[in-house]
Amino acid sequence: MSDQSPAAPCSPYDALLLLSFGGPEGPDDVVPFLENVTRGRGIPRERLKEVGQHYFLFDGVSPINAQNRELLDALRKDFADHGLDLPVYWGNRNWAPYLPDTLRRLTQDGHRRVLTLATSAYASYSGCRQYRENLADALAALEAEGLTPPRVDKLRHYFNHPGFVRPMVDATLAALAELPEGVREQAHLAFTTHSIPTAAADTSGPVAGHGDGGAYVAQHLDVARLIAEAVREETGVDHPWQLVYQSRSGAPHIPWLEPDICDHLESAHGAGVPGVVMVPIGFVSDHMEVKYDLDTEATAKAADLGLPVARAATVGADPRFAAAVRELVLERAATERGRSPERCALGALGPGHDLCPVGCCPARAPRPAAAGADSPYA
Ligand SMILES: CC1=C(CCC(=O)O)c2cc3nc(cc4[nH]c(cc5[nH]c(cc1n2)c(C)c5CCC(=O)O)c(CCC(=O)O)c4C)C(CCC(=O)O)=C3C
Ligand SMILES: [Fe+2]
Repeated sequence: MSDQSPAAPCSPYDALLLLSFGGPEGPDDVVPFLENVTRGRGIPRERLKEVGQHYFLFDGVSPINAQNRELLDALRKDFADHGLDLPVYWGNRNWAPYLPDTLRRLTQDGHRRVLTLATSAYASYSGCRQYRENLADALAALEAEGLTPPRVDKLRHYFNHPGFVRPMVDATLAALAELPEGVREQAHLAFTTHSIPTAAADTSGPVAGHGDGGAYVAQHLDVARLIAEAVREETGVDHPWQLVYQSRSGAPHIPWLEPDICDHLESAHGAGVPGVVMVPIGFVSDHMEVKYDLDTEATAKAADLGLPVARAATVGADPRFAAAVRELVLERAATERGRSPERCALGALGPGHDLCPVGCCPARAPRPAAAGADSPYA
């Protein structure tokens, strides 16, 4: 039997699960959503009140769910256009459709091997292991209900896949074009991502071979360099760039990755930089961290300074990203069938692991996590 039979190029997988953060869809959802996000995580009350205000500014609606629905449509269209018969389900960590409900439905629909696409492209506890913990919790809940849960795997980190990087190059070029003509050539690029505690960054991913900041910072630096180089090839201009951070929370005495984008804008302005393009490489869609922290807060800061800024779009539902997901699904499926498919990746780090190694992106208090070498469900 050949496993290249066109009938099942994604075998052994029989479903794809889009796993995301979730967000509120109206004013009454905001507080319960924030309670879900911060359960047992020691976020200061003041910070929660502040974050709640960010959502109320937008009538309590986070853009993230609509963006995930668009991504689902793009994935289903891409799969259909390429004859890939793989149903796509969607579940969230913090809001409906909740992951445990989606996994129950998957199980009841008869699926036995599920591959997960998380809406986070990089290593870190929040972006990877926490999703794996959510999967383990949901699988345990199904077992407690007397169901036999499917085996669940997770796609490798896709930060350096061309289908993720190329759309961000185009978005950076488009944002540069929005800056006034006299400013554009000398503009700096500020690549932004979510700040996390430095202790979490230092232990992110397989730490070996990375400097301070672990895999989390190394992966972002690789993407930033790739985009800056592609922009230079396109425009002939070598825009100075820096990786900066946003959306810090947590107690002030605990060190998080710095500098913050707002502080960076201030020092860039002080140093005579005439304009800045903010490129949120840390995020897959233009959700609230982008709409509030960059488009509202950082943009207001820049206006105060008199510093022209533009913000590049995230990948969102770009068809090239959907195609990249299909390629990653087929790659992983082939690997599971014992093949050695090509593993596409740009940059210096190369393609990441399929199975998170033991202890990867550790939590403060160890908990079961699915889809890793230390998974009780592997
Ligand atoms: C690395 C990372 C990503 C990127 C990877 C990924 O996408 O997964 C991300 C995404 C997101 N973070 C989001 C929202 C929030 N994150 C919070 C809190 C935190 N995030 C953290 C890290 C990350 N977060 C951390 C270390 C904390 C503090 C401790 C904790 O609680 O783990 C809080 C609590 C209040 C606050 O502290 O701000 C909220 C409301 C939304 C939804 C946006 C929307 O609604 O459109 C999204 C996509
Ligand atoms: Fe977050």
